[in-house]
Amino acid sequence: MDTFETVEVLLDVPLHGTFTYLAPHALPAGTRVQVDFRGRKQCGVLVDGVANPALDPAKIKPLAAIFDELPPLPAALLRLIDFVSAYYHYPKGAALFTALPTALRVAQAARLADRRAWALSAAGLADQPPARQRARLALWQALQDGPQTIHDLRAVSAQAPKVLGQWLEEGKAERAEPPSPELEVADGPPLNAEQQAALAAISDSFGRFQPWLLQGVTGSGKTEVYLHLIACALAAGRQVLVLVPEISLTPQLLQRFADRFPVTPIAALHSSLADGERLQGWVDAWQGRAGIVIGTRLSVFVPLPRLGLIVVDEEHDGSLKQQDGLRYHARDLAVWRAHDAAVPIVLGSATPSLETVANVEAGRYRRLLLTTRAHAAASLPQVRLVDTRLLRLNEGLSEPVLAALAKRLQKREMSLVFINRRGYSPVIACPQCGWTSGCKRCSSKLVLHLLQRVLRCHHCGWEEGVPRVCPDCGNVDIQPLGEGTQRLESAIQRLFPEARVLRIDRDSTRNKDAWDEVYRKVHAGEVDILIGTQMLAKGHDFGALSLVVVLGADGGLYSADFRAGERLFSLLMQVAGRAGRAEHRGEVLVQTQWPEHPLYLSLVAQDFDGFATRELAARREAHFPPAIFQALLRADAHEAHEAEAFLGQFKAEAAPWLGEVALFGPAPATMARLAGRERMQLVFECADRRALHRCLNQALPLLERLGRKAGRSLRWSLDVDPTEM
Ligand SMILES: Nc1ncnc2c1ncn2[C@@H]1O[C@H](COP(=O)(O)OP(=O)(O)OP(=O)(O)O)[C@@H](O)[C@H]1O
Ligand SMILES: [Zn+2]
Repeated sequence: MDTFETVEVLLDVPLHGTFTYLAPHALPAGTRVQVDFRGRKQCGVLVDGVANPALDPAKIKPLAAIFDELPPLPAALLRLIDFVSAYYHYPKGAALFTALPTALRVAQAARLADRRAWALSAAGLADQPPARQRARLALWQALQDGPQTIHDLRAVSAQAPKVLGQWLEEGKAERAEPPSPELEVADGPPLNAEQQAALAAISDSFGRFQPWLLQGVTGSGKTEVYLHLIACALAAGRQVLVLVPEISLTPQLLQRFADRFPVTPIAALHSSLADGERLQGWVDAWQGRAGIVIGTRLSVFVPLPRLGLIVVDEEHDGSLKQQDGLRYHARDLAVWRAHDAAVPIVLGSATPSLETVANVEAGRYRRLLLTTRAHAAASLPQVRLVDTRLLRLNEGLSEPVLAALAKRLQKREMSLVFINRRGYSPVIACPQCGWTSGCKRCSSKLVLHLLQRVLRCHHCGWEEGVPRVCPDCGNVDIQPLGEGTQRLESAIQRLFPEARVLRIDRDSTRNKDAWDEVYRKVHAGEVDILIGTQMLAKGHDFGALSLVVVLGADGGLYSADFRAGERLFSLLMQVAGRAGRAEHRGEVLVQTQWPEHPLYLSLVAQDFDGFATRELAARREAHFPPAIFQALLRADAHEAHEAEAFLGQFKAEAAPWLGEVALFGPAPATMARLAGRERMQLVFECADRRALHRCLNQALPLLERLGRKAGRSLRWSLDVDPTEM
């Protein structure tokens, strides 16, 4: 009889620790298995660990299945998960299963295309087909040069699949790893002096851990620097991980990579992939076949055995932080991975996060600057503030703005009117009694969508009809407040009847091909005025754009969120950066009631460093990150008092061992009601990151105990380094 051994298994459950099962023989860590857990079949992953000695050996169940269609998950991934679980104080099993593609999370063998190539066996080599069997002979000859893919063999003869199947059965053919294609790098523009200096410095750090900040103004050619670095890494036989924000993972960007590296397999991982496609890309990267992985935040977990370089583009972008479940920051994990793999990492941005700026100041990261636009003819746009306090507005647009738009129309140049809102108008309001269209389930406002004639909550999705009269006072004259993109579109069309206007926001680009159509129209010169939301701000190169008008930016100046200013500045620099990327000098007009605000003055000067220095000083003064470290304990329940009691109890019991950690709250979350649940929070703050984490470690068992004791409707979560409060 076989001797059974116990193994430790991670499961996708919100519980800390591993679970013990019996295996028929020794199995390596990383093996995927199926187990019975609480009466259900679940997928598990073996890890190193020791069984709880108190466990009754008679009660340990055997593994239900062992999946061996793939090798065990690599040690580097399990190390990363150990770190993630410890840093975010999140159960290790749940963390691992967040990192895996869906197809590997289920208790099933993974189905993968066989990407192996074909080769002749010794018997096959010795058995040359006769000349009259033309197809067979041609295939036999093609295989003399080593393994060939079925794709290439089909080009030799359409009968390739049939013939090779036969040969395989007869022992004349065998499967083999495909030959990796020779690296081919298409020409790009010659780098300018600053780009060359950046390339030289970073490529000098290949083979060791070094974080770099590549701070380059919009259009300065950061991507060109990445492409050159990637070519160096690929030439050295290494793989490259490129993380980008969701919004910039466009077909255009992917095409740029594919054009530059025409034969290198590229795994592009974005959220709209089918499970099978994501699995295939993930496995191609893991097996070393894909030279480049380019993807959104979740790609930070993709195993890369020959990792040589990591690039995080738009490193300041909010979408790199996951806001539910495992609340990780992909940029921070990427830095950890670079350290673990001893490779350089490049964080690129025109407006780096203040966290990264602080790391540069502390000497942990090194900074490289690109100060001019790469195109010889392009220069940075000229930014002007339009003081609307003194002006009469026509449909929300001031005279200087209307004149600038008219001038571009006359010169047949394209303009962009940027407004940071969605829908026809943010809210409807009653000027008589002050009623506004609030959401019944959230503390947010309902937004009017004129086309569908509904009010919709952008936070929880609640929808209702548009009232004809004010629900509070019966006034029939209720009005839309502020400017939405749809309303602006009809206003501009009315003011400039001859202009060809195109509106871009989440509503107009919901379907997949919509972006392609936008690009086609813009590049075919079929658009005079683009109207758009923040979707337009980033990453897109609209060559002929010479005027950008910014409306409604003031909302971000004074906010309860201490990061609002940083976000607004970065957004405005990005939008401004859309102007004048080619031969036309760009002009940017910002309508504001606060023209003396220092944020706007830095914007006019296109001076990120000035802004960052001032903002960092203010953060230090006010004891906000990155000067200190935060964690957020959130609790929500049907009734506010349940959440408050939970947090209050925690605070009382934690008081004796808090040490230097300060606790603030309980307080209602900014969004105090979301989807019918009341939300409260408690903020942990400490100048010493280690002390904060020691405290969180101690807090965890207490939270779990209080959580079990609390009513069923209570849910809680921890957010380490929160970016949204
Ligand atoms: N050295 C160069 N000479 C000429 N053109 C260049 C050079 N480097 C980059 N470009 C071109 O300038 C434009 C902007 O370059 P790129 O997209 O690399 O800049 P970026 O800094 O990544 O831009 P973004 O502001 O969108 O982040 C592209 O059209 C690119 O082909
Ligand atoms: Zn709502």
